[in-house]
Amino acid sequence: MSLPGLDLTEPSTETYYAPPPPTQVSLSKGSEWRFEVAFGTTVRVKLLAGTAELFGTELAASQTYTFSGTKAAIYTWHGCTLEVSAGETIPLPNGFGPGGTNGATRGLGTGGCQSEYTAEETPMVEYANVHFALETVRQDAKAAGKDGPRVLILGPEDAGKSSLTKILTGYATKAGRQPIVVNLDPTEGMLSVPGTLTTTAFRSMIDVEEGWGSSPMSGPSPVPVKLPLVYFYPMQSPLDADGSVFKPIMSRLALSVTGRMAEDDDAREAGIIVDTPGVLSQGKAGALEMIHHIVTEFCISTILIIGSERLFSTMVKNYDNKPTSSASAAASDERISVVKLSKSGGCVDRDAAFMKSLRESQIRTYFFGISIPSTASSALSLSASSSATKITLSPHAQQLDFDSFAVYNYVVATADEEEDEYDPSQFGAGDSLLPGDADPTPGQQEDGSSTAGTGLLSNNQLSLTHSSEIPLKRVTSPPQQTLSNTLLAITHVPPNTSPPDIRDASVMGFLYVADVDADRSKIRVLAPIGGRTPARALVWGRKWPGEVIGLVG
Ligand SMILES: Nc1ncnc2c1ncn2[C@@H]1O[C@H](COP(=O)(O)OP(=O)(O)OP(=O)(O)O)[C@@H](O)[C@H]1O
Repeated sequence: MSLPGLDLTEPSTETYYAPPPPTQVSLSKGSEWRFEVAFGTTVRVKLLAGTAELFGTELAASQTYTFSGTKAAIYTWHGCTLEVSAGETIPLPNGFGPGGTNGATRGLGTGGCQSEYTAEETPMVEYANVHFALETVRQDAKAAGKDGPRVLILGPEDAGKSSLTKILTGYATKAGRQPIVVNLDPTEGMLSVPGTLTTTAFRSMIDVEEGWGSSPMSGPSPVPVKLPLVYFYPMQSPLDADGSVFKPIMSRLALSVTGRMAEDDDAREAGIIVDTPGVLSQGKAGALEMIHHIVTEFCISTILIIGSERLFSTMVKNYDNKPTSSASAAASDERISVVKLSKSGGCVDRDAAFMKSLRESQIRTYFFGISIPSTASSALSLSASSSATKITLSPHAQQLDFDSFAVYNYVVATADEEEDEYDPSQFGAGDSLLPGDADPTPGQQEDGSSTAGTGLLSNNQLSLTHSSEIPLKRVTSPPQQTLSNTLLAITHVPPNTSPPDIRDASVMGFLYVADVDADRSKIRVLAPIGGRTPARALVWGRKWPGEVIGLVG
């Protein structure tokens, strides 16, 4: 607003902040610059001289990378100079920052980082040696026509498992390999939203700014798009429901991965890298059994343990030098090796608020694209005219008739809940869990056809569990309070499929429920693409990833 007579302009809050001039950070060889940037603020980093990498992916010279909501490290093998400057704050929908914060706090470090420092001591040489050892196995696999290394990464929360997965993947792709990366951590999505178990063959570089990169999109993208295979697991921990939901989904994923390896020589030689959630490594009941299930299903040949002596000793006792479960193990005498690795001093504990912001940011990115103006993106995007590009997506809002969809919900008690709707007696034979009917006769589909003899349970080794034991319940009317602001996964199976098949189905995409009109049985949803929502079984992410507020106004 202009003040009459004085020709002065009332300063806005943003103009109070005068960004400091860019600062240069010089790194000697073998050191790294660790930095933390809050959500809602951005920091720009440019490589001026030398070579540098972020979790195994090399930075391009003179390219400006923009980071937000990031805790990471830029490492140099030979020495480098970085230029660090403050970027703009990111306006977020409804004025709310992720995690419900109102506005962002700029840190006092260089470029507005919340924390930043240079570290001389890093475990990067150890990690690189692991990569070279895996490369040797890959070369042998190629020469002998065998499977490449199947690596399982274990360790407590925030020990650096995902960072090591990125480093090993980055180095493998740089060496021209195409490793299959598997994310078994539902708390953080890989190329998808949280609450998913995903796998993809990494043929090209990882996105430096976005971590694993965002979900596949049809618009211009700075790095080649990766198409993951996604399964929905709407619970926080693999141990929820005593692992009875996680295990079959993970087995299904493992089957897809081994199928891909059987068909694709490049993937077979490069092998698999499996990232796991920290909860499996913290001595909880059922965790060792779950680890055993993973080791067996993925025919793991190398177990890497970060930051836990206790787990290392247990794993050595259980697996070291034991034959792998691969079909060819007996012939080739392939044995499992268990290796202990140092935890990086840079690993930061991410508190619940940060993790919530991270989840919300992943979901927001899925529907709305990347809101951070990125010069790295613009250099490669089609719209070369602008100096900074946002990859903006426009989700389609639609009103759906709830009754014409089959929405399913997992009703299980999670570790941190005392009581829930879960009542095992509910899942006895003859109750209402069969899809498509509130009170069907056991073995009868809604259309009257019998499930007996369809081979669903007998032919499919992954559907051994009787459908009545699966805590998957059809939601018959839209719950006004709890359905709003949550995700629905669109599976690949028709609405009236049996519960085991719905559980084991991969996911084609997600809907965000913006509004619920329980009286009229209508819901308003956001969909990533336009057109009619396909008639498929939908699975509700009620507990996980749970409620995401402020995605739409
Ligand atoms: N060397 C480092 N310097 C700075 N930050 C780091 C470093 N290594 C890891 N981090 C950060 O520490 C945090 C935890 O690391 P990471 O996600 O790899 O751990 P994790 O074991 O996979 O955790 P979780 O079990 O919760 O998934 C991340 O934000 C990561 O970016």
